[in-house]
Amino acid sequence: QKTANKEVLVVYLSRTGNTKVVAEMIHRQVGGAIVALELRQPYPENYRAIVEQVAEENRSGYLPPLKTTIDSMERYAVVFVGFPTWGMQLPPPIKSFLKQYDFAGKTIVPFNTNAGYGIGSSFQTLKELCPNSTVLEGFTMKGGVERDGIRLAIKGEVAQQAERKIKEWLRKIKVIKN
Ligand SMILES: Cc1cc2nc3c(=O)[nH]c(=O)nc-3n(C[C@H](O)[C@H](O)[C@H](O)COP(=O)(O)O)c2cc1C
Repeated sequence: QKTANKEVLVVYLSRTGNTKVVAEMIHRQVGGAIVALELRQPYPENYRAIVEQVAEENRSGYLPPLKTTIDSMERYAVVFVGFPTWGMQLPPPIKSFLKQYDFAGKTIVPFNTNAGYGIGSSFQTLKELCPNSTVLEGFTMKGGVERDGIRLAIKGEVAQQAERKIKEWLRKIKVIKN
């Protein structure tokens, strides 16, 4: 956890590293603290098994308990929240996170990677879970396609392009100046 911009927190969920790469790029630009969300009970390694489990959690509304805790959330004014699209929805652990803390009065900035099908309902659900926050325009890009064996896709040339797009977006939402 760095200290350059003490008011900013970058929180992310990542299984195959794509959202993690984006989180680290954002963090390099904005400073502050960066935290990976981990579950008390990790998801299965097997792709089909996790897809099935997440579908069931989405059906039942189950909120998986987090192992990660954020100490003194009060100190953060801006919270970047990153996640992959799972089943065209906001991943259950992100719902756990958003329900666990009070984000009233804070600025929330979503970011996402997906297999090419987009954000689904994830940004909308995030907004609904933070009714008393200012939610800024989010960032999304294509990441891996684990179904086809493509895990980390944001590397090399793709990563360089991602970094440019991220800077552009951060300038647009006025989080960075140049
Ligand atoms: C359980 C599960 C469900 C997924 N569902 C979708 C989906 O509905 N739409 C989509 O575009 N990608 C889907 N994906 C692919 C991920 O969103 C994509 O690979 C993303 O870049 C992974 O991010 P990560 O490397 O940070 O884990 C799914 C992946 C998993 C593991």
